[in-house]
Amino acid sequence: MEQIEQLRQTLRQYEYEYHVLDNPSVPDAEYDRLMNELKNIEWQHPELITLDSPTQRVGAKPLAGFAQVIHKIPMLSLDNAFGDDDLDGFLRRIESYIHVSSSQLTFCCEPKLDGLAVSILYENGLLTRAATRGDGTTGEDITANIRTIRNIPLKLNTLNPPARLEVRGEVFMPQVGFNELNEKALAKGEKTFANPRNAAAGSLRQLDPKITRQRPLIFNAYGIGVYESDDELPNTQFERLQWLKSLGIPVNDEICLAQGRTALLAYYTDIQTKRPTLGYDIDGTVLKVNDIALQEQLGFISRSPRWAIAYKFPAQEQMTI
Ligand SMILES: Cc1c[n+]2nc(N)[nH]c2nc1OC(C)C
Repeated sequence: MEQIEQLRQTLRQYEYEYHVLDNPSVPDAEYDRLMNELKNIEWQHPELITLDSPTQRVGAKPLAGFAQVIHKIPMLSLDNAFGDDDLDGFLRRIESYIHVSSSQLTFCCEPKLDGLAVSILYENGLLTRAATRGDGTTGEDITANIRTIRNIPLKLNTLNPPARLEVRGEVFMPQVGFNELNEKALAKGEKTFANPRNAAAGSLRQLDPKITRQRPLIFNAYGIGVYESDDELPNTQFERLQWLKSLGIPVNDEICLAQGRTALLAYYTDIQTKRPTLGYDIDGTVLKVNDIALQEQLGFISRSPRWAIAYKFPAQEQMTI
């Protein structure tokens, strides 16, 4: 591998350690030194610049508007449960539909991040396009802004990437970053955001990626949309998320498996207890039938899956700014 690609790979590894593992192996100064070295080489030889170079996170210039993206696979919303009886209704519907007792069913349980759902497309391992959920069928092309989010890899960490992989997940703003953003805005007499979700949405809908780049945004994947490859995907939700992690894509640490009603309720209670200490807003949990074949058998009810439910927390008294 020639020297410039070796330099890029080293920088990708350092970015991954810092932004995804939260565990850098070198001091920031060493990262900065190598990044400046790469920038100098690319400045002298612009013909060597590649789409996936770590220098290419910030878009060139502001957009005039957002292009539209049609989602090949609709990004649907979730049916909500607000109490144990709603959850029981969800479990009973599954039992009657696929004649399996819910006590035998394994669920992949995830925190429901309170941010903005996005779709990120990787073609032959390179990030080529990203879009908002929009109305579920049509979203906005926010590729330039998504590329500025440090924990989103510009290149998948694999020697044989799938031809096409659409990663779906949530972009959110941690509470500390949100408070700092609002303090700075107040000091400059600019408008403040009511909550981290609005701040994340506002930051992603910036026409100038240089502004988005300055915002403390984080991405966590929760699913896969379009997938084209000679290799099969794993056949459970949980294993698919582990596979995404192996590619360098960030996945939330609070995801785990639970079998049967009691374990589901225990997960819900556990996350509700942890909620004040997570450092980011969540508005509940998402409980998904883990086995993909069963998901496909269960399908969707109009706009939301029969196989998944968002079990929400009671509305929290909103902080007043
Ligand atoms: C809309 C949505 C939102 N969330 N959030 C998580 N964690 N998983 C998840 N899955 C979703 O939809 C799939 C069930 C298709």
